[in-house]
Amino acid sequence: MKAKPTKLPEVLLIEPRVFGDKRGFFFESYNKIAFAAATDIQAEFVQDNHSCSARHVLRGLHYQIRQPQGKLVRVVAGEVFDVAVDLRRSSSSFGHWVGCHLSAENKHQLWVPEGFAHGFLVLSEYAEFLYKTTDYYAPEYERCIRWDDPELAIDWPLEKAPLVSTKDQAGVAFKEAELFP
Ligand SMILES: Cc1cn([C@H]2C[C@H](O)[C@@H](COP(=O)(O)OP(=O)(O)O[C@H]3O[C@H](C)C(=O)[C@H](O)[C@H]3O)O2)c(=O)[nH]c1=O
Repeated sequence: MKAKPTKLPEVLLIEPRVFGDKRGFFFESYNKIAFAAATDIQAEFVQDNHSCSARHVLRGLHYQIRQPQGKLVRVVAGEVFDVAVDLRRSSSSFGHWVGCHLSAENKHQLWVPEGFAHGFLVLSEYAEFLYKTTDYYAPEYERCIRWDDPELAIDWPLEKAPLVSTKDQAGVAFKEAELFP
């Protein structure tokens, strides 16, 4: 596997080594030793998540203000535009975002460290989204920043108004959000 920094250097794009043959393909979607060697990150994942969303669904921007979760995310069906936002006030990339196309086709994964908000927009008929997290779900600590916050100005590849949950519609503005040191 190869890991390379995105425009936010701590957010890593991971390209697994894929073995193809006349039957199809095989790849290790996660290997603790290989992940640490390629990323220099000692992550202990405790939870695997799986969501399925239809075209135009946008989930996010989510984070946990306590028990922050590092996330290793990938798509196993369809395609999404996946976004990470730096919420750490002390960071030189504070308030900056990065977006990557993750798809069943490219098999790319994104490492979203603790201290970042995360969200994605579905670009295909539907998308199956799998991810590992470095801490457990803690709804009491979950926070949401509006996907269309004018200060963040995320350039979502929208074809129409996205389908957003009631919870996400109630997301706060970036300037009102609880952030990290
Ligand atoms: C995240 C989560 C949710 N749930 C339950 C809570 C709700 O009853 C139901 C749907 O939850 P929610 O609408 O928050 O799901 P998403 O909008 O996909 O949330 C996720 O979307 C963005 C993209 C993220 O990065 C986060 O991992 C996560 O916030 O699953 C659980 O039981 N465990 C969990 O870890």
